[in-house]
Amino acid sequence: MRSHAMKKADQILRAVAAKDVTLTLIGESGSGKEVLARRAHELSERRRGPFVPINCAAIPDALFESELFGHERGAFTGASERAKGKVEAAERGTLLLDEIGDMPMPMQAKLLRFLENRRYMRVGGATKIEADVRLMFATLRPLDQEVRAGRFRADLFYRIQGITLNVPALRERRADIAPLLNQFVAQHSARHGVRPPRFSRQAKALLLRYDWPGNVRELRNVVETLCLLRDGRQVRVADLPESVRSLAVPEEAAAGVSRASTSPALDLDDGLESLIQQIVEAALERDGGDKVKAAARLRISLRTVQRYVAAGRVRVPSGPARREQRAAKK
Ligand SMILES: Nc1ncnc2c1ncn2[C@@H]1O[C@H](COP(=O)(O)OP(=O)(O)OP(=O)(O)O)[C@@H](O)[C@H]1O
Repeated sequence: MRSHAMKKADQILRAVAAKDVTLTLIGESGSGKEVLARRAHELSERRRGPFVPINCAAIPDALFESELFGHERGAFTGASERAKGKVEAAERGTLLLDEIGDMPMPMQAKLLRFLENRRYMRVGGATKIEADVRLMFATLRPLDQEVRAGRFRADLFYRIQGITLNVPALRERRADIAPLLNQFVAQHSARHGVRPPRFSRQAKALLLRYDWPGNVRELRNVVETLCLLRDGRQVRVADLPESVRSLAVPEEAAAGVSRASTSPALDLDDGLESLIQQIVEAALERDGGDKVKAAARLRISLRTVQRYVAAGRVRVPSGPARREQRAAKK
């Protein structure tokens, strides 16, 4: 990561990863807490064991204990087989309790008991099982705040207090947006077998300026959609999600830029070359991919259209190529 904030977070992570201290990661949703927890696991001796994340906000209260500690056959209606819990699944590895602030109070008491002697019983079981597992926690809000609000047990809070790592929101470390954008473009294009899109200057500027309330997850999803929709073509402002575009309007207005007379599909800032590409592409789309017709419509030579297509600067919708072949022979 390029930002100072993430470099600092990484330094702390490297210093503590190998020690068996409890790590708590605080940060907004999608900011990368799980990614960092996994990294800490990979940097520790426990990397040979499993890394098991569990989202406390997604488990119904009644199933929590069984999810964490497992259950014996017949422990409750529907428990037809013995089942392992996440603690057991993470044996010799790391268990990440994500959104720990949402763990129901009665479960917090059971977790505290487990942390005190590292032993647990499966639901419906009679024997204590010893666990060898490193625990990490992730939370959206600082846990001392949750304690003050009466949603989190103070004794559990003091028990799990180890090293706390604040994971900054993406808008607080804008230097990371561009490298993440490039990384996701490469990843998603390869994964979906499409050509990586190029970004118009103005579209890129908006992506760098946007606040990303959904953080890295939102950026990743937006880039994936753009890769699929543009398939090697240029990403213009008009292609960006409404949220990204609308956020930019007040700033542009403040800067004295009037968009009123500008078609949203045109990025004037990108200069003539970009406009020509957009026009050639629009003509090809209108003419069903027929380069001869598109050239005639634009009153430019067929060779010019072909040059743009061959260089991958515009995309041709699948369509007839025969007329073009005939024209080329003349
Ligand atoms: N540094 C990074 N490099 C690449 N991808 C990242 C990075 N940080 C986060 N991501 C991606 O962003 C998405 C969200 O990350 P992650 O699940 O770690 O966030 P989180 O803070 O744990 O979110 P939540 O609180 O909602 O569980 C994931 O798809 C992850 O792969």
